[in-house]
Amino acid sequence: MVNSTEKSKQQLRSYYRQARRSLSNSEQQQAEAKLLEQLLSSGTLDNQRHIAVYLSQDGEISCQALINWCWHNKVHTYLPVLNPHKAGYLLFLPYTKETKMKNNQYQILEPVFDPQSAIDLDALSLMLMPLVAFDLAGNRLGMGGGFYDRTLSQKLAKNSPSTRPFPLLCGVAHDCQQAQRIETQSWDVPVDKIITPSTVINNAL
Ligand SMILES: Nc1nc2c(c(=O)[nH]1)N(C=O)[C@@H](CNc1ccc(C(=O)N[C@@H](CCC(=O)O)C(=O)O)cc1)CN2
Ligand SMILES: Nc1ncnc2c1ncn2[C@@H]1O[C@H](COP(=O)(O)OP(=O)(O)OP(=O)(O)O)[C@@H](O)[C@H]1O
Repeated sequence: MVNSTEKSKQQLRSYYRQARRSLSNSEQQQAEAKLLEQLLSSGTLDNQRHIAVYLSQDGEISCQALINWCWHNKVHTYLPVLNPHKAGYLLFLPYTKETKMKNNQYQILEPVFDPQSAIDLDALSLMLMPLVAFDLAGNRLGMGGGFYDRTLSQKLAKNSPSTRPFPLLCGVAHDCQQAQRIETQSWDVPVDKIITPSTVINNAL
């Protein structure tokens, strides 16, 4: 049975996914460049050595400018990979120019599965998380698979937000993905900040 929160979350998802898909190529390119500027000017990239990014799909704001910056500055980048041995969970695998890639079940490119090269969550210093929608209180809505929530809950949920060490969780989205209010549920892992091309929301957890 779908309760009212689930139903309204589905409606929000469909609305904000459509909104981000409607952006033009030039709006997307400007957003990608401004996202990198915001990450730099907010200090979010200071001293970061191991960053989880994603390859954009479905109108998501692109991390490509950030990825290029990381590679130029010798910062290690990682991509989420659906864990074939643990349904619903992600692993984070290194992403370089040489990484062999394949499409996952959602037609998103990911590194070819190799559990041995997966980085431990604690070793990531920053994780960029693609948002479908967010609100000014710093609540986020994802694609609805619970992949990030489940994966992060393995290590982070037990620690209080103020004591959890790594990674810094940073949701990223287009400005048009800002919603009035996103309801949170018990399993939602809060992000530390949300960055858009024109806003930085620091979550006072
Ligand atoms: N770029 C990117 N990579 C990511 C995520 C993401 O949100 N964005 N993920 C974040 O979790 C994970 C993949 N999760 C996803 C969850 C749902 C759908 C999706 O498109 N669902 C379709 C149904 C597709 C189908 O069942 O075949 C839909 O809801 O319309 C895609 C990715 C890992 N990689
Ligand atoms: N820690 C967890 N353990 C088990 N199930 C979970 C956990 N976290 C989330 N889920 C399940 O995942 C489903 C989707 O959760 P939710 O709607 O919060 O997704 P989301 O936040 O949009 O996705 P994501 O975390 O991938 O960005 C829910 O049905 C929820 O029960």
